[in-house]
Amino acid sequence: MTQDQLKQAVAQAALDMIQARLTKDTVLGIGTGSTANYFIDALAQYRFDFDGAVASSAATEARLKAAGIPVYDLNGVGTLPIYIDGADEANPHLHLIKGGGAALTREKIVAAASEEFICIADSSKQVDILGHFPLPIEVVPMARSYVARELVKLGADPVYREGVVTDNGNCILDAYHLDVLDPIAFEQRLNQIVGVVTNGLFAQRGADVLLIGHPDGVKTYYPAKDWAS
Ligand SMILES: O=C[C@H](O)[C@H](O)[C@H](O)COP(=O)(O)O
Repeated sequence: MTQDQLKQAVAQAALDMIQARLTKDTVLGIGTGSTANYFIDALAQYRFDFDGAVASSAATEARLKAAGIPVYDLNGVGTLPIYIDGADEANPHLHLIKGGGAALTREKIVAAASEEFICIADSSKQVDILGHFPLPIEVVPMARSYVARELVKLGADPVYREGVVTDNGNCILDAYHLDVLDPIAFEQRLNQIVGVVTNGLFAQRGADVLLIGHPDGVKTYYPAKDWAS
């Protein structure tokens, strides 16, 4: 199977997992990226079975609307029952790296406002230690150089993502060459750097369920010490 076929399979598995929970009042949180896009495509056929969705990016909002799914402002709805999104890396504790598509800030907000975070990804995203994928950090533009110097002090090798402006008008630094041994502590440490808007570690609020598309089928994981448990 190709990586796209794995993403499509895991998106369908997520839909199968939540379909029975959809009611006319349900507002879902929907993430950003190619895997989330497959989920939106699959969800479209059930658009009359739930109320609508909160989008984690302008791109997702446009895709939801094109699929005929009403999009709500997060400020106008209460706690969301379910958030569904992809990831760039996941460890066995279901701590994640996200933000490869620069949507990390709104994703983290919608995840925080949701009761359950179902993460969907293909098997290339499974790692034991986070950090092989460069960690995205959204930064207020005037703080870019300062934040980069602070990241170097923490052992990272930051690279400015040229030409990218987030939905919030900020820029992205990608922190290379990290072994994130304590994701919760490192997420907190990065948040203390003045000028950092959001970092792409989703550890304090990681996923509750991880669906992984493997060539031999979709596997379901809950937070654990290692992939075997
Ligand atoms: O900013 C983008 C998001 O965090 C995505 O969820 C992440 O990059 C995974 O994207 P994809 O499903 O395209 O691999």
